[in-house]
Amino acid sequence: MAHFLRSFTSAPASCFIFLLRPDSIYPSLDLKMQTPKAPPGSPISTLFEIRQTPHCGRAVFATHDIPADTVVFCSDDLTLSVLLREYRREVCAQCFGYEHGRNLKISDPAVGFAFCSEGCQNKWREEVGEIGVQAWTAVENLVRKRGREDCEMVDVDLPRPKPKDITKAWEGVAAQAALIRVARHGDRISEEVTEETKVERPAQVTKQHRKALQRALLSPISPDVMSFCVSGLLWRYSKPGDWERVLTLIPDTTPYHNIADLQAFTRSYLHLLAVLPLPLLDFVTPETLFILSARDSHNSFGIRSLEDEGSEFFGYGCWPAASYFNHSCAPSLEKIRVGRMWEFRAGRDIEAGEELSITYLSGEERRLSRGKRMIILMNNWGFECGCERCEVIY
Ligand SMILES: C[S@@+](CC[C@H](N)C(=O)[O-])C[C@H]1O[C@@H](n2cnc3c(N)ncnc32)[C@H](O)[C@@H]1O
Repeated sequence: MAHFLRSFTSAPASCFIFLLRPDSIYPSLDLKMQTPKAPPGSPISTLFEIRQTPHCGRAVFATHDIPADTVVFCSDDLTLSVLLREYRREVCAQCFGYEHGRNLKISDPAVGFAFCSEGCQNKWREEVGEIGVQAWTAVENLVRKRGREDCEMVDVDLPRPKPKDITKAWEGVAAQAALIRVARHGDRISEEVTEETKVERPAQVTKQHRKALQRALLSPISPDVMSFCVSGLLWRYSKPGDWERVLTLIPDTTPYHNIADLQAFTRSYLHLLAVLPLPLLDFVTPETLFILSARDSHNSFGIRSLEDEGSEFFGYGCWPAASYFNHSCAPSLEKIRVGRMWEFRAGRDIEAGEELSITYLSGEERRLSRGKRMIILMNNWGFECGCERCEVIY
């Protein structure tokens, strides 16, 4: 077990945080005070720790020698996920099981998902709760009414909206959103006022409010964007104490791919205000939806098929604890999806002090030249790769 002994001295000089040895020149200092508090939701293990780096934000470093094939961490903290509509019949909404493109045994048309077993269906219903089932049913009803013709194709060559464009777009729907809220909440207040309760006067729901709601329902829908939002909103609603886990993730201040993508979000905001169950409406705000996009952008993992180097892209999801591993074009860890969980395994022997890294590239992309990998990482993740393989140019 000697190789598992902690070796502070082998930590790279690039680290911002200098760990003190108990026998250092500061023996009287409380060591606990030197250890930064782990960010909420970050991965915790005796095998590694998280430290700040000069160029790649926070990163995970081995605190012991780790033999090849060791399971270093498992992340089962899925917060929000999107199962693309085209895969909804073939991929289990609970465990992401896939049977080579065959339709799954159990389909739940009310909520628009399919499951590989009754166990998965029950677990899914239990996890989303009653409000979750109502929310997915409301979205599914809207999508079914509108058909598929509104699912727009996005021109990938359009420029990325800047922060001022983003603010303007959200401000542009604020007035309509306020009218829709009155239309929805007004109904609720009217229902609550009875002879016995005599709470408040019902809000004045006028034709203008109802028209704003109808107009929202008639605008083009983006089912996958709505699913993204619903999944994040439900998570926020059902686990309010865990919101910090998302907030501590590295944000992208320009998370929308192009103006069409941004508009799909602002329209989906209005759609959701118009159809989601009332208990969720307080969470349906531009702030929450923007935070979800900003954190998703640089932190989500693709949910892919487990065969053929993941050639089928089912959707994506955000597992906060898994988001602390940086990318390397020669990673020290392998990440393997096991159902709804990610397993991180040492891909080779790792020495104490080495960074624990994964690859953000798909199978084929890993074999590309340095220049092509750099372009993909910049376009998809917004960073210039500073990994060792790129430094030595191969
Ligand atoms: C999933 S997060 C990884 C954790 C992140 N470093 C943090 O502080 O939360 C992805 C972000 O980390 C940074 N990053 C990850 N790998 C990198 C690399 N090889 N070179 C430069 N930056 C990297 C980029 O800012 C990227 O958008």
